[in-house]
Amino acid sequence: MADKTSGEYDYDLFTIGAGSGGVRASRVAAAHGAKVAIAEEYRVGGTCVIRGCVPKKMLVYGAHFAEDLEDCAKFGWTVEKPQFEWTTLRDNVLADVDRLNQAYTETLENHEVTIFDERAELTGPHEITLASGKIITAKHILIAVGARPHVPGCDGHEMGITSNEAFHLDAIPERVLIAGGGYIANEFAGIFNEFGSKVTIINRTDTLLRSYDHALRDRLLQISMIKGIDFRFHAEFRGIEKTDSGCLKVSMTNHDDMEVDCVLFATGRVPNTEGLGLEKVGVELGKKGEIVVDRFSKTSIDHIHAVGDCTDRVQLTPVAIREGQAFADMIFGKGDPVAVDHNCIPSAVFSHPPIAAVGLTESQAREQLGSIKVYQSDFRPMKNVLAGRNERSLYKMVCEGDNDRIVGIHMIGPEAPEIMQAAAVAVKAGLSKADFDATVAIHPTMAEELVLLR
Ligand SMILES: Cc1cc2nc3c(=O)[nH]c(=O)nc-3n(C[C@H](O)[C@H](O)[C@H](O)COP(=O)(O)OP(=O)(O)OC[C@H]3O[C@@H](n4cnc5c(N)ncnc54)[C@H](O)[C@@H]3O)c2cc1C
Ligand SMILES: NC(=O)c1ccc[n+]([C@@H]2O[C@H](COP(=O)([O-])OP(=O)(O)OC[C@H]3O[C@@H](n4cnc5c(N)ncnc54)[C@H](O)[C@@H]3O)[C@@H](O)[C@H]2O)c1
Repeated sequence: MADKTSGEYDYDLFTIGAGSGGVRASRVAAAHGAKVAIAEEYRVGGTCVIRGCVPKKMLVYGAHFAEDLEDCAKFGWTVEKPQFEWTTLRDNVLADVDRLNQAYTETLENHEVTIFDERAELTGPHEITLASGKIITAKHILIAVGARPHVPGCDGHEMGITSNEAFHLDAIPERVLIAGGGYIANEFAGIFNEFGSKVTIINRTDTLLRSYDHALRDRLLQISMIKGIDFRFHAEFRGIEKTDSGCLKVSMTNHDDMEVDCVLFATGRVPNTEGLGLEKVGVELGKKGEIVVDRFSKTSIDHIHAVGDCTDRVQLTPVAIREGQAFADMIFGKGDPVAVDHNCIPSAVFSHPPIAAVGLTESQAREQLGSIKVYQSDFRPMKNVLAGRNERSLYKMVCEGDNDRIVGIHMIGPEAPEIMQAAAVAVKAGLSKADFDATVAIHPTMAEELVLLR
């Protein structure tokens, strides 16, 4: 379908939300010849670019210098009194976010996508009303509104911050309490800890990063504790109070109260679907407010689709982008509809050190396949040996028992996400342990452990 709308509607496609999924879908639909408009209530680029993956990764890089500066002496370098200035890093990161925001805006403009810098809501099956009161009609509507941090409703919760605010802090807090045991909690724990904060993670269960293999989770916990991060498990938030000295006193179940300077909630993200008019036009929502879609991202209404975090399938940028691309190709391009394959999606946690994984964990494989074989390498990277850093990496390969087909790879150690991206291709392609064994190692690397597993 390449015809611009005939006049029955203002646009062929109206996208609500200019984040990872919405921008890709809108740009591709426009490239296919559709007349497209997009509304964004905050900043074009969405979570990933403005206050997620990208600025977070820059902080991770900035944080890691703390260890490199510690280790460099063993490599012959003398650095007199290294000083860290948070505001320099913060402002440089935010300046790069501005650059990317501009680049994303230009990409849309270059594809003649009309941008409305305001909130949009559905007011009819084909009708969108903007915050300014302007009414727009569209043949197809794409909901790509993402998710927002979930904050537990305890007393004083408004005194805490979320990842949204973490990028804008005036200063690095001396003592930080992070609630949650998932991606954001572990990534920001690493960041703050490397910048010198005293970090405590409190989690309502005793499991961190529950979707990852237990061996990696245990290793991250052990290394994090050695680095000085404290953990309190089975701790549910009761409340936050401000003390006379201006600190935050946090109370929780099963543990003593704690005084800190900052509380960061990293307790999951909820779909941004309230007040969007979805129920009024008959779009079905799930229990968490997520938009229910089929495998082609179609909602319960034929001409309304939804992609990305607001569907609560897999909350990752590359997934939102794929879903946006598949939608645009299906509705406005040529050829058969393509459903995004949500199996075997590689992922990473940018903790210190990072974790990366693809496929089934050992326990999932055992449960689903019965007979499995597990190969493991537990080693100290060469750089850590010379630096005198007692931090070991762990690589694990999980294979189907009878044919050695690899069903999962799990890694914790320096550069694990970089190595995993290539290894994930092999797992997705259904290769076996024998294929890895047949591949000659690149020596000396950490990645060579993957082809030398016993
Ligand atoms: C701190 C943090 C770190 C992350 N790190 C990673 C990572 O390393 N790797 C990774 O793959 N993923 C990461 N993620 C997840 C990733 O950011 C999301 O999965 C991804 O951005 C989802 O894209 P999306 O298009 O669904 O939504 P978003 O990118 O959130 O875009 C939705 C947009 O819609 C706008 N919007 C909402 N409602 C309306 C409305 N009514 N009208 C107009 N506009 C509206 C919002 O302002 C937002 O800009 C991270 C997330 C966070 C919070
Ligand atoms: N590296 C990455 O790819 C990356 C980084 C950050 C975020 N993300 C995405 O963003 C999503 C959100 O990140 P997140 O860390 O907030 O979520 P998460 O789902 O990873 O972890 C949420 C944590 O909060 C806890 N929790 C939930 N509700 C709670 C409550 N009421 N009280 C106390 N604890 C509670 C959970 O037990 C869990 O430990 C992730 O699921 C991920 O998809 C990805």
